[in-house]
Amino acid sequence: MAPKLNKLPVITFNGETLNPSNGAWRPTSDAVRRALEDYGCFVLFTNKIPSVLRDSIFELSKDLFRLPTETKIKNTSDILGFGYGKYAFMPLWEYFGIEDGATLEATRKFTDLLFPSGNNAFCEAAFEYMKLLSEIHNRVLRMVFDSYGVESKHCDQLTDSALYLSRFMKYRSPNEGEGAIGLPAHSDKSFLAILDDNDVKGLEVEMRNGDWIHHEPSPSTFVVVAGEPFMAWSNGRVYAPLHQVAMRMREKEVVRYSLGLFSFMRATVEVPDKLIEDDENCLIFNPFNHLDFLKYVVTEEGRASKCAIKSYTGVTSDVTMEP
Ligand SMILES: O=C(O)CCC(=O)C(=O)O
Ligand SMILES: [Fe+2]
Repeated sequence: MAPKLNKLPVITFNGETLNPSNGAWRPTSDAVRRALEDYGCFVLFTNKIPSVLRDSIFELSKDLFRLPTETKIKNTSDILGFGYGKYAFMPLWEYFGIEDGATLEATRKFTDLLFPSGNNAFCEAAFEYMKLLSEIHNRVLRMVFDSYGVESKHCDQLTDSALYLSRFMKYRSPNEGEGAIGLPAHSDKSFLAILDDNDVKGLEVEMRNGDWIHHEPSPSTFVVVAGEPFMAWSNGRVYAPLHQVAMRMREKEVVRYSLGLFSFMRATVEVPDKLIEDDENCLIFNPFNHLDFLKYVVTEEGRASKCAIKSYTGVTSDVTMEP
């Protein structure tokens, strides 16, 4: 395979770039929009998440994975990927999801379920961290809306309806004879995801030209990834990249922990008029209900589809998203 020389775009969020009335807002918004169109993701560098909080949530979340299996499986959900998961066909990967994980109530309910004798430190750190990620998430969307010239009230409508899933993930290194893939290649079914890891390599992203970028983690950076519903909202402009996690270092002691905040919209997702007003851009995705789309994804047809959102709500099935 060719060497991976390409790098993901890096965008800085700080007090200036995050302030819509600062001159830095507009160029940053355009950079975010372009990164999501060209790569479907970018590396976000920010000081908005205190490193002490980040270190402590990574440390505290290890407690989850040390719990006995009978406790872990208590975290159930009707939605695939939201509860607890460990599968024979993905033996390196394990995860816990918290539905509505950017709220204190849901984080406390999850904590009480898994740590009946209490784990306030986990609960508080998880809530605080995920809440900050949700604020970053909303800023990213606001930037994209702004950059496209779509009124911010439309952004608020969508983000006010967002259901955030927080997910705690662990990848062990492969044993003799096991493959390196921890999480197979997929495009996200969330609208947008913000990912973080314990600075252990593993996330790999496919570019539009088919080359794969191996993301180099570093402290204070996050990876922002667009999902298929975001692509549909943008009428195919935003790219929803295939990505995977591979544990290519075979040292036994290497464990990768990652944290993610994934958004799902309760409000109808529809292409804004602004994005279809010129004749060149006819509507290629019908309005849809994101949570119903998640149900479709696990049907036989949804599983078999190469691009679930296209077969779910594409205006024609022969729509191509290639550049
Ligand atoms: O663990 C990671 O860094 C990526 C996880 C991911 O892609 C997902 O959960 O959809
Ligand atoms: Fe993903």
